[in-house]
Amino acid sequence: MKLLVKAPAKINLSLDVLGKREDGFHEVEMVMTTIDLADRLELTEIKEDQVAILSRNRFVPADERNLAYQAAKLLKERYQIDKGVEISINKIIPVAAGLAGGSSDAAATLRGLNDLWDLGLSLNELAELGSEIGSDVSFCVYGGTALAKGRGEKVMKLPAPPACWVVLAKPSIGVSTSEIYRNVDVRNISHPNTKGMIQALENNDYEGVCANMSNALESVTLRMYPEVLHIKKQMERFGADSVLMSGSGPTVFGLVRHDSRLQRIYNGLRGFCDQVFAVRMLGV
Ligand SMILES: C[C@](O)(CO)[C@H](O)COP(=O)(O)OP(=O)(O)OC[C@H]1O[C@@H](n2ccc(N)nc2=O)[C@H](O)[C@@H]1O
Ligand SMILES: Nc1ncnc2c1ncn2[C@@H]1O[C@H](COP(=O)(O)OP(=O)(O)OP(=O)(O)O)[C@@H](O)[C@H]1O
Repeated sequence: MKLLVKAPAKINLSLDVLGKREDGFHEVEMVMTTIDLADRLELTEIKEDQVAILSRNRFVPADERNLAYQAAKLLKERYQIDKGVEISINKIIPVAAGLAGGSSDAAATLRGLNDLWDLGLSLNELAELGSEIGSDVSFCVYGGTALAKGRGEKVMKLPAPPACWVVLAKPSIGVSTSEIYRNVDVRNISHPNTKGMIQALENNDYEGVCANMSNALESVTLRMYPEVLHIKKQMERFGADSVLMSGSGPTVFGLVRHDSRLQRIYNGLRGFCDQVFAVRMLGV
């Protein structure tokens, strides 16, 4: 048996850091949404009782460091599954980009193996398992649009954002999430208006979404990686309606309502940045 699953990237429309926790993680409040930029995973049953990862992308680990591998192992151990699976990852989402690529691969593996192995687990159960792998995995299990709290694992559904384009540009650097969180000064953060963002989503208010886009990690990454600031400024100059860094970076995204402006922004960014994408939000 073989199963194909899609693993979409996420962006953070807002990201607040409320404080440092005793377990070393940070208490966050994030509005996240999935976008139409996705890895494709092929899950194939194999005779040997093992988890095998295949990927042509040299930045994707093919061993136990891979989050999809960890997801399969977790299910096997927790539910005593003595079956093997080969997970082939067609990597489309840039790696270490702030787009939750690895987390989404893990979430897609949980969803896919739940079907392939006929485990009958609910999305809530899969999301809870996902939180053992990484903070973004629970959100990725559900997808759509949500408010994520705690260290990211408490997920509450929100209405889809108003229809628009998302332009993404990733500079040719990878950013370590833990390094960015380590450099956050929790007493000196400018906090997003999370309630304002939620209100804008509830009112399907595009201008409100644009006005409330804010990320408490952005100033840390911009300080450490000036190329991210450069991309942000260029995207604003080319005419995006609102521009923000996603997650811990370094990918910067811009919202664009009108098709006519999209081409200009895309072409302008392509002039100096290799990885540029223009996609829709998935919304729900
Ligand atoms: C930046 C975001 O991607 C925004 O969506 C997430 O907050 C991070 O999610 P993630 O990459 O799934 O994070 P994890 O793999 O769980 O953690 C990576 C590292 O980031 C730091 N971390 C992560 C989440 C969180 N709420 N507080 C933290 O301090 C921890 O140092 C941790 O060791
Ligand atoms: N399936 C996977 N795809 C990509 N990277 C993976 C995967 N599994 C493990 N990794 C490792 O995780 C690291 C971070 O990759 P990932 O693309 O998930 O980062 P990210 O988009 O910044 O995540 P987040 O937004 O959740 O912080 C990579 O450097 C890579 O070594």
